[in-house]
Amino acid sequence: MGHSTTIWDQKSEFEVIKDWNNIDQVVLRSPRGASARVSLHGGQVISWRNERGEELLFTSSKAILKPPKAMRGGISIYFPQFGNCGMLEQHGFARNRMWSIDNEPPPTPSNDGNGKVSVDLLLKPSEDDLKCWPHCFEFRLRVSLAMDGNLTMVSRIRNIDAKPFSFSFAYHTYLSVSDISEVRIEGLETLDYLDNLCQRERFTEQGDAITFESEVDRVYLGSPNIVAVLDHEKKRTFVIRKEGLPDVVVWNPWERKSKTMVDFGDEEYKQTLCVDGALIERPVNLKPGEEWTAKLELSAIPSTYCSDHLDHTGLSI
Ligand SMILES: O=P(O)(O)OC[C@H]1O[C@H](O)[C@H](O)[C@@H](O)[C@@H]1O
Repeated sequence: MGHSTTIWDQKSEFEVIKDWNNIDQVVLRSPRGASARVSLHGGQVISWRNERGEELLFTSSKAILKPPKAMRGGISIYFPQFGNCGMLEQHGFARNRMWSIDNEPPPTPSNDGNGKVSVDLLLKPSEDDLKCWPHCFEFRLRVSLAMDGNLTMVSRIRNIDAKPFSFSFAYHTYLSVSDISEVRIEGLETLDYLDNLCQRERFTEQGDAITFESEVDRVYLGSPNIVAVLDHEKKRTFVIRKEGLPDVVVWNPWERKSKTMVDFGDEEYKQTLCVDGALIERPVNLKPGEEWTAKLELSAIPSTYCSDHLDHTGLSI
């Protein structure tokens, strides 16, 4: 995959390689063998592997790996707009822009340690961005891989403009699953949701864990900070912990929609489920000089372990 450069830093160590389009990708490796890969195109996490080398995120076999569009898979950033609720391109421009590596990130309170490896990326608006979204901001994204293989993403968005601005946000996360019909989500029962398949009409979830037998495209509102995605066949549970992200988008295109997407295989809806920590219903209003922070932590653990230890009510992050 082209030439590679190893960058050493006092607190983190990562490797930068070039992809097929000559775009830099950052590779993080935990001492026990887990790894993550982040593309500077979109600041998108494009791979997350556990200690055994198993890929935990889905990437479509038909993904288009060339800018300007975001690659179909991994974890992409929706900012400053969700969907087509605004004047900007679908899901905002952040996922389609080139980010840079921030080699001297400002110190942060929740700093690494405990064997974490991390990289800090930075996005600032280009002149063209300012024409369609006239707000000066600095978006810092820290992607970290912990000793135990957990993946954490922390976003810090600072208003460096003279006037306030509002935005929506999501970590659009394509989890890799064995078979969508074997999967269920716990933690969203009884919540209200906006149904993107019914003009964003508001409904209430009826109380059971969420399972899948047709297209789903919903924004669950005011969710707890921990949500679990259980994959029975793989006996694996993804635990999603989030801070500053009240909403959760759940999306599976199912059969008919899959066939309309050029960068998605007709049958691939069976192998993935998108569960996004998000902030959509009530956009953030950020005043000049203010900073907004949101954190997402993903872990993948054996289901047997999980059902013993998961406590939706008591667990805090
Ligand atoms: O195809 P994209 O622009 O990447 O969007 C993929 C999907 O993202 C979200 O989950 C939305 O709720 C869906 O309505 C949308 O289809």
